[in-house]
Amino acid sequence: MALIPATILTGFLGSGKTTLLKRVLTETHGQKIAVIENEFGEENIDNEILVADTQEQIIQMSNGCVCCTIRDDLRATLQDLAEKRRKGEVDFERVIIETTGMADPGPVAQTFFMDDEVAESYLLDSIITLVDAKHAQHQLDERLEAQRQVGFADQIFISKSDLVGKQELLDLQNRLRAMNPRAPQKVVHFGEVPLKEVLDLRGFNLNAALEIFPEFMATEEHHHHGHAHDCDHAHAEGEACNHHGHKHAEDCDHHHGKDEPCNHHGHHHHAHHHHHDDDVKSFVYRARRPFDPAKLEDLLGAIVQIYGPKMYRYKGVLDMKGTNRKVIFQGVHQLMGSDLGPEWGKDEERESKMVFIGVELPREILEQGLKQCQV
Ligand SMILES: Nc1nc2c(ncn2[C@@H]2O[C@H](COP(=O)(O)OP(=O)(O)OP(=O)(O)O)[C@@H](O)[C@H]2O)c(=O)[nH]1
Repeated sequence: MALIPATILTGFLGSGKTTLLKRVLTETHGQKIAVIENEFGEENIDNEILVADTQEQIIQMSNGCVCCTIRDDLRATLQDLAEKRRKGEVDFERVIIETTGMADPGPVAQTFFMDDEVAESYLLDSIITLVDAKHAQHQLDERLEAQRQVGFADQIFISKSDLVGKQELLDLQNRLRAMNPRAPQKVVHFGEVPLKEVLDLRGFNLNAALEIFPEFMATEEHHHHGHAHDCDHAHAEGEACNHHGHKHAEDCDHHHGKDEPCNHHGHHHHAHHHHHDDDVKSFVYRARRPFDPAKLEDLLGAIVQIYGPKMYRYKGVLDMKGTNRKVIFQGVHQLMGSDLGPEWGKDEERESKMVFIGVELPREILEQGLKQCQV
């Protein structure tokens, strides 16, 4: 059975996720879309199908936790849906997950890698991040979640541009581009965007991203007169799931390192941290010599073990020794996986490209290590 494409819709509180989603659902597209709502603070935990009589099935997932447990709930929900679909009890072609505005999208995305059953049924198509033109600057200054949402994005939609001046919008766009150069940006007025720009983006297709942003390759780390900040945000950092490619979620014991406050209830405000600096950075690594698979696996395994919490997203198209096919590798935090892609073209230069996005990335270690993994 073909994999079910899944789209993660994220964005800070009030950024227009629901507005966009409503537009998408009311457009006459003839597609059956299951929507999973992860609403914060709702009472009933059951996954209820709220709308079964239209083309969409809306499943409300409500749990108070925006970080770790969402994964369990989400995993259960996704499994349940896939199972019912197999049995013919529900009918849908794709899934959209709307996360709460407070959520770090990392754990949500990780669900698609870490659980065998989920990975067997679903394909994470893309992460779409809504950014509120009016409030984003402030949110990005104050909230690491907001930064993470931008860092994770495969596509950025900017809402509420009608509420700001031209220059304000430009400044925001530049800031977002510096944080996440690979994500295309689009200004969207009250969620008005063609469906084809929302679904089937295949956000993990690195080549596409690179083609859209040729200047991307020249992007170095973006320093904004940085000062190291001290915010140890529990959720990516605290997660103890050191799965690199191994999908077993059970041993996640939700560590919250150091004195980190547990963010499970979404009330952990970071207002005292004034980030005048964006922590999310990225860099690209290219290689002309093929990689030795075993060496590369060892290296990346070791690196994500240590730096995984800071590595929001990484992906690459690799030339690997022993195969004529491209190896598509991708990961979120400690979880990574790879698949065989299409064959390298006859005249195509076999160049591996990798993008790493995160905070305080161990760039030099990666660059040196990667060099040693080439044959
Ligand atoms: N002016 C303006 N308002 C917008 C735009 N898009 C959305 N809004 C409004 O912004 C408010 C919040 O939008 P929602 O779609 O509820 O935002 P959300 O991201 O789902 O919010 P949470 O669920 O709280 O995280 C609503 O009042 C929308 O009507 C836009 O392009 N321009």
